[in-house]
Amino acid sequence: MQQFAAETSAGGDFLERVAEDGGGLDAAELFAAQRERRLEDLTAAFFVPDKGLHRGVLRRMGLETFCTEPSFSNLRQHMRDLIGVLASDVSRHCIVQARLLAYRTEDPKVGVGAVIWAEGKSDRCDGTGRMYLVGCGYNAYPAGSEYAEFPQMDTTQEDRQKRKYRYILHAEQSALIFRCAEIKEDENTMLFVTKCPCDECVPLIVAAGIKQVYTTDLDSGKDKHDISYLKFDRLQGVQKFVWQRNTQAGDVSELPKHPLSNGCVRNCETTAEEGHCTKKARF
Ligand SMILES: Nc1ccn([C@H]2C[C@H](O)[C@@H](COP(=O)(O)OP(=O)(O)OP(=O)(O)O)O2)c(=O)n1
Repeated sequence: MQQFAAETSAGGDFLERVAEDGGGLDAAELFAAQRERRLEDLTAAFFVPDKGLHRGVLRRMGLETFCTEPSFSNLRQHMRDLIGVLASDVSRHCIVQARLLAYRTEDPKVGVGAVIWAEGKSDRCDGTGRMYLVGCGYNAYPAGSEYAEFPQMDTTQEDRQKRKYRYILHAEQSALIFRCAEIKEDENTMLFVTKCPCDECVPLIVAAGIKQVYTTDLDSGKDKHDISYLKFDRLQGVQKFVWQRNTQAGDVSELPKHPLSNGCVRNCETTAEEGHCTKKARF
């Protein structure tokens, strides 16, 4: 995520204009200097440098479970990553939004967030320049469903009939179905999603007229039977920006086995029973 936030921001044409206006400054150097400055400011504002102090803050917030390892180190790394994303520019809000939306998931195992933005023809007065929000969503059961009304098991658990896959509305589907603005043929409409789009979502994304997709390679190329991720790699006609997690040194391979939907990790196995009882109340 950090990588594609940085790359997209570095490639933004406003930087080139600033560089030109500055009498032919180097856009890459300009970007690096700005990013470094922002990183310092944001780190000073949001990162607790002292670990003991950080643990104390978590305890006061009633979050003792985050104080033990590996949760504590993971939490600090997530915070550093998020600050890194925030320090980049153009796409940072969109990516952070998608990431935050993922925390609202109703899937007990994996949270996915999606947000759609479009680039209009003229500036708007809400501070977002030409960009305007088209829709957003996260993976969840149909709106209005009651606690435990639908199964929540994943592919690692038995009894195919009782698995979650056929009932959950995907983050991208939710963002597209409940969008608050139409997608226009002649505008650049961008989808930001925290997990590789699955084979059911890819045709919907194309049909809706999305022009750019920003995502990760998480599960890309996998066929898990209940859900598969084969089509996105082959997708043509849509610009793809993919954060390649697997090529990042010290990334996924070092994480403990079970990432939770809230961004933390769990080391123990989830039982089928647990999988059925974690539906959150809807507000
Ligand atoms: N682009 C995507 C991809 C997936 N999902 C949602 C639908 C399901 O709620 C969940 C499925 O994720 P996985 O494919 O990672 O399945 P599991 O993690 O549950 O299964 P496994 O144990 O096989 O990894 O993610 C989504 O909203 N948008």
